[in-house]
Amino acid sequence: MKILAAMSGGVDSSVATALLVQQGHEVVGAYMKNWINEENIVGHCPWEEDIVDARAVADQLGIEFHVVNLMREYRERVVKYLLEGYQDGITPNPDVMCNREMKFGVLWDWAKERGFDAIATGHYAQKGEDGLSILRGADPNKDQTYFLAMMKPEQVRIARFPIGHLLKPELREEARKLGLKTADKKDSQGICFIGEVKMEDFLRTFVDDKPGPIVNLDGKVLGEHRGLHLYTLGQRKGIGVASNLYKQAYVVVAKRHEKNELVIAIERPDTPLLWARKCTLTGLSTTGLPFDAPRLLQAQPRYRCPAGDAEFRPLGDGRAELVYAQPQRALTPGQICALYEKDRLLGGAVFEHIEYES
Ligand SMILES: Nc1ncnc2c1ncn2[C@@H]1O[C@H](COP(=O)(O)OP(=O)(O)OP(=O)(O)O)[C@@H](O)[C@H]1O
Repeated sequence: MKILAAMSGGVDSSVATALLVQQGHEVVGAYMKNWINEENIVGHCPWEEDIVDARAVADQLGIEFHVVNLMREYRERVVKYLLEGYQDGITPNPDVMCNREMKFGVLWDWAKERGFDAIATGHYAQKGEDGLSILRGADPNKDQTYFLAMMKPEQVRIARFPIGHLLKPELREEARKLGLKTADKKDSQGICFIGEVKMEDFLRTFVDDKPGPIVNLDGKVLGEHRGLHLYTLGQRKGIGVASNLYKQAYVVVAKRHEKNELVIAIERPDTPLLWARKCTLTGLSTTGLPFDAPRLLQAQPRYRCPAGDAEFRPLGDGRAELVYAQPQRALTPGQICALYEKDRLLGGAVFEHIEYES
């Protein structure tokens, strides 16, 4: 089998590539150049280092290596979605879109044209025995299936996740045993492909500040914000308003776009507007067979958050209603809701309207 290994220069994709070579596949490595900090406007971006590391690992493994330039496609498919989302007042998820549009989208097109049968990444995810479904990664701390929720069935079919059965410490151990250059490299953070750039710095470069009042639930002005797009529902750090109550912090509970107001409240188990059980989803996408009948499932509202039991009712046109068994904290319009049946990823959708409890 001829497999293209998507190599980011990190330890996970290094080990993924090494395992494929060990398994006897014909493997070629590729680094996707998606976003270059040409103007040096958004801080340090270690992409050059990443290419050097990815190439070094490919050399160690004795495989061919390519740098594939997909900067134009990245701007068109991911950066545009990201900036439009923020301008429309929702919270987009570029990491999820990267997987569907870039790694398993344009990079796969590139691979297909060159006769590859599959594309592999260093995601902590596993394939089901049928080869047509995605299961959570074996390491519960690292599981990355949330980011794969919007993948299409034909993308799932050609995807390979060679490290999904490993725990992170086992993976590091394997990398050391193989003497890979990236064995002790620290894990990447920040927006997918943009590098070690914080979302806030990125946004401040591309979206103008739009200051407005910070108010409490009674409408009293407590301070000034720099632009609603720079805050997320449920956020506690960096609001800039100190609570003088011991061990009680302010949390963002609403963004009122009409008035450009950021609403904050002291976080308690019953803080109004912070919790919701009912919502609608849009842009429903399934990783396998479409599901168009009401059903019970588990719905994960963000990365590193447990999936909650929910009733799912399709409304047609890619929309659905979701009713959680337990109230969920800070559900956010624009964010991705990953849908599971136990450990099996069914698909994903975008949070649309949320009925916050007052
Ligand atoms: N620029 C890139 N070029 C090629 N593949 C990439 C690139 N960025 C990410 N990937 C692929 O997507 C996977 C998941 O990306 P993510 O950014 O979440 O990295 P990660 O989990 O830190 O993994 P790694 O340690 O391999 O960087 C990577 O393991 C890699 O296979």
